[in-house]
Amino acid sequence: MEGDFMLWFLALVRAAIVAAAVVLLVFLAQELLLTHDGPQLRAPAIFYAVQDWIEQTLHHVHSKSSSWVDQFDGAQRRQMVVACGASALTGLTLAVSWFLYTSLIKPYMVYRFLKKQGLKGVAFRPFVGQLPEMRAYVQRKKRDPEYAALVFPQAIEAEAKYGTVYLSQLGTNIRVVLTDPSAIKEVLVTKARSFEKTPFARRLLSVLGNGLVFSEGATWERQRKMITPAFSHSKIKAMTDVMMRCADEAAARWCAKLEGGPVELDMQREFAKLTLDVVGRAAFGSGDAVSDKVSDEVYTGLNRLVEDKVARIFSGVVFIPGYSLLPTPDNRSIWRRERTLRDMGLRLIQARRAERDRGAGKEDLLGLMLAAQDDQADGTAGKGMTDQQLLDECMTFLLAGHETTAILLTWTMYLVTKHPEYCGRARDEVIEVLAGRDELPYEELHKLRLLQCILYESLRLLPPVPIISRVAVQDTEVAGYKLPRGTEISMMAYPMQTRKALWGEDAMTFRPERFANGITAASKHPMAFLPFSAGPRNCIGQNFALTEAKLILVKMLRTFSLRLAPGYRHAPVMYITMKPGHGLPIILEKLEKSF
Ligand code: HEM
Repeated sequence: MEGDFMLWFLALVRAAIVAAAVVLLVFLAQELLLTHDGPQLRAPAIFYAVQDWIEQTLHHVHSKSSSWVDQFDGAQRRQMVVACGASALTGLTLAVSWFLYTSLIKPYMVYRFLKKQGLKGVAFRPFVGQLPEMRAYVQRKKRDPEYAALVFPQAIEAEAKYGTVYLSQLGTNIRVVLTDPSAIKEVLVTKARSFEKTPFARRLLSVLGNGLVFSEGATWERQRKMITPAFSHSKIKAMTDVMMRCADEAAARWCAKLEGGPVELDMQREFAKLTLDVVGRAAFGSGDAVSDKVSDEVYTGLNRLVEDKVARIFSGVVFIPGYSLLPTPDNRSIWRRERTLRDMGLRLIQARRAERDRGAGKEDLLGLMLAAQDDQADGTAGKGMTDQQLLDECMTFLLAGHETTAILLTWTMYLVTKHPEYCGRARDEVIEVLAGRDELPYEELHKLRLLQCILYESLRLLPPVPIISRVAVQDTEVAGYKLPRGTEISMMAYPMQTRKALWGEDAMTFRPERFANGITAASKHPMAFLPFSAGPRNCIGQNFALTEAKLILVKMLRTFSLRLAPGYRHAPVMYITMKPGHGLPIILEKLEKSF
């Protein structure tokens, strides 16, 4: 019996070795032949399958017992060791081939294929690409305040050199960079089905799991359809009370600090707390203001998490396949932070589930999602949401919903205090539209035309999400170039939103009036303004964000005089979102007469 087992075992190992070698050779031959004259570069499914297998094995290896080995004698064990050694060698060969393929051969083939079509861009550099330049760029930004004040100087230089569609390489990632509105429209709108979110972005923001930002295909369609009603005009109107209450409470907190005269506050941090409070109460129905402790936890936790992840890009380790699964100190610290944030989401869900069980359900975003889950449990409405999906969506809305809006408010506050004449004019407009009333109804928010233009101009000059990435999931064509499946695309809003050819000679100047006749009339191309992306995967929360920003700014303008503190250092930094590198110190003073 044991002898039979050994024979089978050895035969299996040999067959595996031969099969692996054949698959490897056939696959490489196919790759080399097919990519020679067409965009048929095929994704290396076998390598991804091996990667999945290795990852799963790593996860389960601890639970395996080796006691069954004891039943074999010395000779059999030696044979097994040889067989295992051969398997390990095959495994190692496969792993090395897979590493070389994904990190060197495939990037080079994609690069060569694109370059052959006449696409300009940086020269190919194995493994590192432009990482050394990126590191030098970050160091220079730290040393040189004038350089630090520039937004994406390297992208502006690259555009001047290579045009609005060009090749770039970060680590092992070959990317086609687009700053041309027509090409961007192809990716986001007309050929949206040929593209998905990149695995790179997914890994950077893994705390969001498979929520709406990162889900794909049928799951995304179902989630988007289910969540869209929570962002209708009537639902946002219903949320304005909560938004105003949060703004009032924050203003009262700031007023309490002003008893002894003007006070300098870091408004970047204050806005982050305030927007977290809004999304917590408006979308998730938490009854009370988010406590200082919780908002500090989220603010610091999220910032550190993103900083750690971005640091791994510059160190290059993020490009080592499988690295993120190893229990290194940096990975463990990232896992800990992600767990803390997700635990917070879980607490929120549990509290609301308990409320629902008591029959006190609410009709906000979380209420909608919980109802969908109940439907699933009843089996009455097809597929609903699993616990995991629910948590992923909560993390998505908590984080996507507060961080971006806080940055919009921060940059807008910077711009209006840098251009105080606009601060004064916006205040006059608020006073005029309020006309002595205590509150501005939702229906009249559109009357704040200058404030709306100021918000758009802020999103144009300092977009909170300045880069949108995609990967081609089928062979396709963009801007006349054939893109093989697997090609990554980076769409950069800033160079396009500040290009003279699209926005006129004053493209770099803060001039909100350019939006007086709406977004499309402000530039020469309808896609030249991209702060909320476009097409089916555009930002679902844009009206929520703009309504919230207006209400908060109204409160601030009618209560405080605002000045940029002399210590402010303008240094936009890119940590997935683009925000001030040294906070936003603003001097707040209570207006003699508040309106
Ligand atoms: C000024 C504020 C905001 C900006 C600049 C912004 C920007 C964006 C951008 C550029 C995208 C597209 C990302 C991509 O395609 O890769 C996006 C998607 C998304 N945003 Fe926002 N966002 C803001 C506020 C919000 C708010 C307040 C919420 C929720 C309460 C939200 C939830 C989402 C979600 C769920 C998606 C994914 C939509 C999908 O793929 O179907 N965002 N946002």
